[in-house]
Amino acid sequence: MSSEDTTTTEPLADRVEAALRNVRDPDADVTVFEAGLIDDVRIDGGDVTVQADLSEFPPSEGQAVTSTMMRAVSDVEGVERAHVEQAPRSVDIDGREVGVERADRVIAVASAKGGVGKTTVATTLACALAADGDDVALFDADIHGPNVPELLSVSGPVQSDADGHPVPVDASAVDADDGAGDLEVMSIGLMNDSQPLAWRGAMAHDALTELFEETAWAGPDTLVIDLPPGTGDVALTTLQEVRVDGVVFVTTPFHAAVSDTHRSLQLFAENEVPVLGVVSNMGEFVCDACGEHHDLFDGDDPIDALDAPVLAEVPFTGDMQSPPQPTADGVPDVALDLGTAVADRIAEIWTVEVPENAVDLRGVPPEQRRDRVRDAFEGIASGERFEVVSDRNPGPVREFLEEQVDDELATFQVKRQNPETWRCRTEKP
Ligand SMILES: Nc1ncnc2c1ncn2[C@@H]1O[C@H](COP(=O)(O)OP(=O)(O)OP(=O)(O)O)[C@@H](O)[C@H]1O
Repeated sequence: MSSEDTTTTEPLADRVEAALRNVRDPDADVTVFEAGLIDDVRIDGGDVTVQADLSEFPPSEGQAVTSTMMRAVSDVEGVERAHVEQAPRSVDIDGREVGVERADRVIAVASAKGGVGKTTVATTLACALAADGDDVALFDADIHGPNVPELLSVSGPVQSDADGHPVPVDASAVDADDGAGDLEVMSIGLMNDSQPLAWRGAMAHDALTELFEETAWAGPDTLVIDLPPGTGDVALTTLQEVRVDGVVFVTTPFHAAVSDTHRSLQLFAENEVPVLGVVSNMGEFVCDACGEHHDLFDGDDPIDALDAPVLAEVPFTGDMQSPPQPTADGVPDVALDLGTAVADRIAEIWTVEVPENAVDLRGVPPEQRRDRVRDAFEGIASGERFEVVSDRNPGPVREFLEEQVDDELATFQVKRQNPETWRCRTEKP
């Protein structure tokens, strides 16, 4: 039996190779083999995977070569499924920094429901931020459906550094514009070629925690995490393990999706993750022929009712279905605008401007806080505004001030600007 298997496999391998020898490199008039583009051809029954290095081509040309190879291999008798993968690039594995906290800022991309375009948005956002000059790490935490490698056309195997830490795969553009940053990707999907993993509870928790702690990054400015849909184990584990600076929510402007989004937003806010805003995806379709915008959902836009800024309204467009690249022309303009909106929101939430005359209690030892507040309050006239910026909830300040004036404060507003900063404002009676 085994000799029969071998004879069946060998001719198929030969036939696949012969088919690929008919595909030519569009830049040099030689076959893809002679051009050195084919790294490996793997055959598993009727499944054929071609590993090719097309990274030197602009995206559209690389896509065209991929399609030609797919067609050539699919037409071979005996081939049931053909795949073309980007061959892994060699990455510098020395001098890396281990753990997600090495990133200067961490942005999670979440959705309440599956299929609303969360991974598409996370991937194009990562590319847009890199195109704008950030060194970006993209972490695919969607362990039940890790689609990021496929969307970026990158593949494993994941290498290890000298200490055995997994090293992400390089997805930087070879023809990056001046000033574009790098893009690295880590995903369970790079480690396991099999179909989506049916992991549950503890296993998902352990695998993800290990990857968060152990991955050796090249020192990214921004880490983008693609969460699985919903608020299950993986989302909660991520919030426990990672200091997330802000979450971007993706939803379609459909009533049911938006009301689920409302509940998920509350969960993030309760877990002290600042909500950067919402991406409204696939709400309209722009007709290629007439250029007109057509709404895909009837009635009022339910996203208006969410208490969160709308960061971008992304139409249903073929541009969002092409593999993005971390270059200015590698992502649609709407994604570049989203990158800017996200960066602006992070700055707004995390940059604390202390108003003139406000009392800044951040970092002040507890025993000195009351004196600071009392001195500043005594120093202002009746009717003047009094403000405090603090690294603790300044609720008790109200009682303290009311004791000072032996009167009730008509207004006392507290706002939590970010997980580390509260502001309160009142008027001296
Ligand atoms: N703005 C868009 N225009 C056109 N197609 C889109 C757009 N956004 C997403 N899509 C397509 O919708 C499908 C689902 O997108 P995606 O995989 O990003 O969703 P998801 O929310 O991450 O799903 P899940 O979490 O369930 O895997 C994909 O085929 C993607 O190409």
